[in-house]
Amino acid sequence: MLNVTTHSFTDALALAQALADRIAEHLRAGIAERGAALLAVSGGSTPKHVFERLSRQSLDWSKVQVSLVDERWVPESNERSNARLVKSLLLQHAASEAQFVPLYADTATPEAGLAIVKTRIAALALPFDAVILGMGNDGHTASFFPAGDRLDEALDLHSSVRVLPMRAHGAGEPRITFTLPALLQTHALYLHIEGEAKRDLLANTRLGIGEARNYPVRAVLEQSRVPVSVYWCP
Ligand SMILES: O=C1O[C@H](COP(=O)(O)O)[C@@H](O)[C@H](O)[C@H]1O
Repeated sequence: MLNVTTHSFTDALALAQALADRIAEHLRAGIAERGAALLAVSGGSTPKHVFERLSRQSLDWSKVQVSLVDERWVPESNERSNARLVKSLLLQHAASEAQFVPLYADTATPEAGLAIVKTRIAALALPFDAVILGMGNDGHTASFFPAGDRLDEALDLHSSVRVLPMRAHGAGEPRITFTLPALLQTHALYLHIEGEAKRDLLANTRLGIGEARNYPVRAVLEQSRVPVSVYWCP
């Protein structure tokens, strides 16, 4: 896996500042080259400090679109909403000028809302300037869950589908996710993980220990389209 570079930091704040600085550089480059920039971020608990630091970066946020790599199919009033996290921590301060492109629609299921979300996502001018992935303790990334009902479709590098619903036992609620080939349409790809357990899981995954299908993050590490920068701290 020559495609993977790991950057280790002493603590979460040092990591957050370094990653926020890198992402801001990508966004500024996109704005300088094309007059606009596109960022996809993860939800969950790990990105909080990064969002806080990124929200204060000096750049023309009015030219930036921010979306999520995946979303839990819950409204923003729900504490598990990834959109809620992004709005409360990232789209603040300087970054309050950015345009948010949500993956959730107010329908009972992701299948019912898929057409609405697809229309929104089709309007995005890919490639992304940067994509920040996270990883769960079960080896999922985005909503590529072990035994996810549409995992094979989501990881199919020959597919032109950008978003898919996903259901999995360990997911908590139905999901919607960008597919892997869509997320690999990016100038820069980051995998942000924290803690010994995730570091060890990633190391085992890179060694090929365990069934690939049970550790979907392996599909990100093994692809050769985009180099992966892993940002880690204890
Ligand atoms: O459910 C999700 O989990 C992963 C990992 O979350 P964390 O709480 O372990 O940081 C996250 O990357 C993903 O976006 C989210 O939907």
